[in-house]
Amino acid sequence: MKKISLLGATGSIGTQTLEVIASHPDKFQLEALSIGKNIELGLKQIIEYKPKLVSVQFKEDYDKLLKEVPNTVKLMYGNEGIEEVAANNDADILVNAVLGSVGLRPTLSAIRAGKTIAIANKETLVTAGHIVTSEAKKYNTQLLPVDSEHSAIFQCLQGERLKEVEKLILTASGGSFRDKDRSELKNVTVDDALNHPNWSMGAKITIDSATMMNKGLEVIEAHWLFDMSYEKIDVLLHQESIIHSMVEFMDGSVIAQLGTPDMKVPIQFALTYPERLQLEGKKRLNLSEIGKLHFSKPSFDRFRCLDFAFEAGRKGGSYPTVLNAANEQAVSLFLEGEISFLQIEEAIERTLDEHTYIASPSLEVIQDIDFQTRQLVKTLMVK
Ligand SMILES: NC(=O)C1=CN([C@@H]2O[C@H](COP(=O)(O)OP(=O)(O)OC[C@H]3O[C@@H](n4cnc5c(N)ncnc54)[C@H](OP(=O)(O)O)[C@@H]3O)[C@@H](O)[C@H]2O)C=CC1
Ligand SMILES: CC(=O)[C@@H](O)[C@H](O)COP(=O)(O)O
Ligand SMILES: [Mn+2]
Repeated sequence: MKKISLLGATGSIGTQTLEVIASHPDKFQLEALSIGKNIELGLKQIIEYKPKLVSVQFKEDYDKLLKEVPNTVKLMYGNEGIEEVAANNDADILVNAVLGSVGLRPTLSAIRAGKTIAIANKETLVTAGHIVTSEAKKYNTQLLPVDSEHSAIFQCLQGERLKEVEKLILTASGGSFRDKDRSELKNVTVDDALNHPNWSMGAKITIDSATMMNKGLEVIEAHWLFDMSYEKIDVLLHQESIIHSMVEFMDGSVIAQLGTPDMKVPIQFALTYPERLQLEGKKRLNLSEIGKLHFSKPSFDRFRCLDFAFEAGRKGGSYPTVLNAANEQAVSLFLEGEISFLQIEEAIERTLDEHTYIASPSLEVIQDIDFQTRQLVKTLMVK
């Protein structure tokens, strides 16, 4: 029986993780979960999955829930609560499906507690990849990718040698506006941007897909997860999201991982690795029905966020922290209707331009940069 703790249980990855857990009651047991503000769904999950430990984001919600949760549940809130769910319980594996750089501290706590981490929370790897990976090495903790592209690469690399890899090829759908040129992006709405062609996901990552910042974050995520230089990471537009990513080896051989777009596949693989289990649900891939797959090279002029991310990754140091925080803040302003779609990239570019490089930022410096960057984006972009 694998014991699991889950951060971000009420989100898109969180709810799918719970479905995977429920589909194999003989294999998985939920020990602890964290939720944000959605206490209505959180309460249903507590009743159905019976975790021993639960954390909510806010004290007011903790007060409300205290009266409702069974007395077998230890309830906590805030930073202390989420870190407890990540690290201080009997779970063998933490699924980190929380949104944003708020996932950094709990990830580090879990690493130091020796938990295996199934990581969906890419912002944590972008903002502090050097700290997360060096701590994982130090504590001999495994980071298992959940992000579909990184799970694909991880699957392609099974039994292979990293030194024989020539390129990681991350596929990108192009997002909600893949068929529009820049002039058509000026007046697009939040609803337009939230309409991803292939994946049903949380709001923030769906907007990131539309700006291609998602792929930019994934490039940095791949750099850290697979210890690969940026020169060896390519992005390929592939509108169907059937090939989830590929690895090219030094002899020219290319191994790809394919499947219908279904996040339960990488979630379950991270939970069962190195084994596989039956997965019911979405229709299986049928290439003869699909007939054709499409590929093209993304333009950095069209998808400027992809360019910003490669540049921030190559410069390294504090730049990825700024990139991530500026993006989180700008996307949040876009979703609130405060700025337009194209102003997301404007905010990121202006913030990166104003930043003074710090070579190897500590956790405290990263948290300070994260905070200052968000403030700067608000000052620059909201009149
Ligand atoms: N969705 C997908 O298919 C994929 C997602 N990912 C990555 O997985 C992560 C989660 O994405 P997704 O599931 O789409 O996001 P969602 O927005 O759907 O869910 C986010 C979860 O995090 C919780 N949360 C948000 N902010 C806070 C906070 N400040 N403190 C505590 N909890 C918080 C939310 O709680 P609540 O809702 O209760 O407020 C929710 O449980 C992201 O890093 C994303 O990039 C990667 C690949 C695919
Ligand atoms: C499901 C998943 O992993 C997302 O990150 C998805 O890849 C988004 O797709 P695009 O960023 O390619 O549009
Ligand atoms: Mn992805």
